Amino acid sequence: MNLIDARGIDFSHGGHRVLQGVSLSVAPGEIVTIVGPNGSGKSTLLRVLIGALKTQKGSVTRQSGLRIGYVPQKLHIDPTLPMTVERFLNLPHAVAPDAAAAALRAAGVPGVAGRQMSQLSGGQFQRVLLARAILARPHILMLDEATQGLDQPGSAAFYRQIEAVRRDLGCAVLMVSHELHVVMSASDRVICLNGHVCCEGTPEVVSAAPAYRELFGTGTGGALALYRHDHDHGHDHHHEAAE
Ligand SMILES: Nc1ncnc2c1ncn2[C@@H]1O[C@H](COP(=O)(O)OP(=O)(O)OP(=O)(O)O)[C@@H](O)[C@H]1O
Repeated sequence: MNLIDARGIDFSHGGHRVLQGVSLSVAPGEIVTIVGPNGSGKSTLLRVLIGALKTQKGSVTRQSGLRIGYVPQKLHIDPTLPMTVERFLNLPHAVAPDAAAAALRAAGVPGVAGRQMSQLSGGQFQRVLLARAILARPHILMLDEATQGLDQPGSAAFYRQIEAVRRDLGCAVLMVSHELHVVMSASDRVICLNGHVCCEGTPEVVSAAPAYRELFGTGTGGALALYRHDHDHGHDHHHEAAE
């Protein structure tokens, strides 16, 4: 039984079609990564899956009682507003101090509870967001570009933390990332999105798939090619990794 099943999702922002015929599912405990160029609909898809956006066509089925821990792409907190980490973790619901401390430990930032949010490093801030997601005791963690702004060692460390959290909680992980070389190896399954699902499968299968190579190139150059991508991928044909 899958935690989430999405079938044939279409979504437009205004008149602009962002997702077309997207299907994906996540099973308990697996790590699934969505990769795709800027503007390919990754954040939109996550927001459809959590129910923040309503799909215009297709269906999203969540296992009944499913708890989702969501780590957003960015969260702006007014730096002039004093707010300790502990206070932040108590929004919007109060949590027991030991639950907050346990979540911070699991997220790899024990001992920051008394610090000001505005004084955390980028990596610590993301881990506090992760701690907040952990407090939901999620069946699935969803992370949207959670390592944006972190340097490469910082993001590699963050992904190792995610794997540790997955082991501890036994939850599934669905994440969006640009860092193909880092996330590919950590994922059970990779979905390459460009408005539609271009290809999907194990990291080995996807990185060898023609549609993936067309989008990202190969090797380390591939990660860079991501930022320069300007190929308007056709939506009237699907490349399947299995072909
Ligand atoms: N609230 C919105 N209103 C109008 N258009 C939007 C909105 N949010 C996103 N879009 C547009 O939808 C498209 C997909 O955006 P989305 O953020 O889902 O892509 P993404 O793959 O997550 O991109 P990135 O890698 O740059 O974060 C983009 O063209 C974007 O401009």
